[in-house]
Amino acid sequence: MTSLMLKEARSAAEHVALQLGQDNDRYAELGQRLRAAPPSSILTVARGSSDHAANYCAYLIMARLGRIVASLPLSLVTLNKAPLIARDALAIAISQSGQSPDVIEPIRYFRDSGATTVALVNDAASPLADSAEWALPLHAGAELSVAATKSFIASLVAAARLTAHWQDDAAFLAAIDALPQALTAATQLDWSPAIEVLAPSSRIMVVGRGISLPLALESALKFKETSAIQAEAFSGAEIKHGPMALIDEGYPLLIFATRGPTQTSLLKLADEMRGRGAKVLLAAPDDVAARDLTLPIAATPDLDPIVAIQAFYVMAAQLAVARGMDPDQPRHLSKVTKTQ
Ligand SMILES: N[C@@H]1[C@@H](O)[C@H](O)[C@@H](COP(=O)(O)O)O[C@@H]1O
Repeated sequence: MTSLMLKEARSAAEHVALQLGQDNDRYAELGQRLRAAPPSSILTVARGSSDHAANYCAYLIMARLGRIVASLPLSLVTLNKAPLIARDALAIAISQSGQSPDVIEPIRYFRDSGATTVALVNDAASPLADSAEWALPLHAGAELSVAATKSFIASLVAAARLTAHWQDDAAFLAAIDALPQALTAATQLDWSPAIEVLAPSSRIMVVGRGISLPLALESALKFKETSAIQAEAFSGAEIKHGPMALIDEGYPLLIFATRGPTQTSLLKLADEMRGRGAKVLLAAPDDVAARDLTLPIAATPDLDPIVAIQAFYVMAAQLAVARGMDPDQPRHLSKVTKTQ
């Protein structure tokens, strides 16, 4: 059976190519405005997979522009009605559907209070797109599987474009333009060793660090949503502050050791965890001999998470089927969830 999830995941490259051909002037204008009048505070507004994309967006902005970004607890606006000072702030919402009230309401609050508001949103006719000053469509096309795949990848790409234009960094923009090819290559990788380990498993820890933490968060959500595996995501540093006590013989651990400053610490962690008896699936680029799964690479390490999640999604869709589940219809879940 070819699930919609698998089909949609595999089509990400073509949608990313579509996105990259559009809205360049708007991204450039937004970047120019942010350079001319830097925001006093920056926050992200999102739920679910889109919140993991927001985590990546925040990391890029902090690492490349040195500006601190916080994830807004949405209830501060929707339930607490806190008197947040929004003047000169930059609020970035990310959403596939653009429908959830707790994503829309904070953007309306921030816009009414004088902030710059941006929505990276797939449904360009959604209430979220209408509410933000800068609605930048993801161009991922209709996504029907409950589990977000191509829209998540398109969100990461939009986040990278926002950052690159804000930095006015031609080299980073050129690296982003090479993503469609790298994504296509990523769909070809063989991650079947992960399916063998995880098909009979009921639990897993997923580990990343720094720019690869959003990958761990997103993968853990997919394990839960589509394969009903109890999955938790941790930073490679955080895991030592308690969660490690859970590790016993054969405990499955997926580690995303993408390139960059955090990679060495994750490779060391993989060794340590093997020593404690864990069943480690080390995902790393092909220059890492100890890897179990090959991570694809992009033109620059900051974009590696985008191609890494592409390889993961293909495996996750197949894993669900191997576990006898339909990844397109996870129990209790809907495509659009409206929370307050
Ligand atoms: N099951 C979906 C998730 O897959 C999605 O990530 C989340 C956020 O949705 P959106 O990106 O449309 O705001 O909503 C639902 O709960």
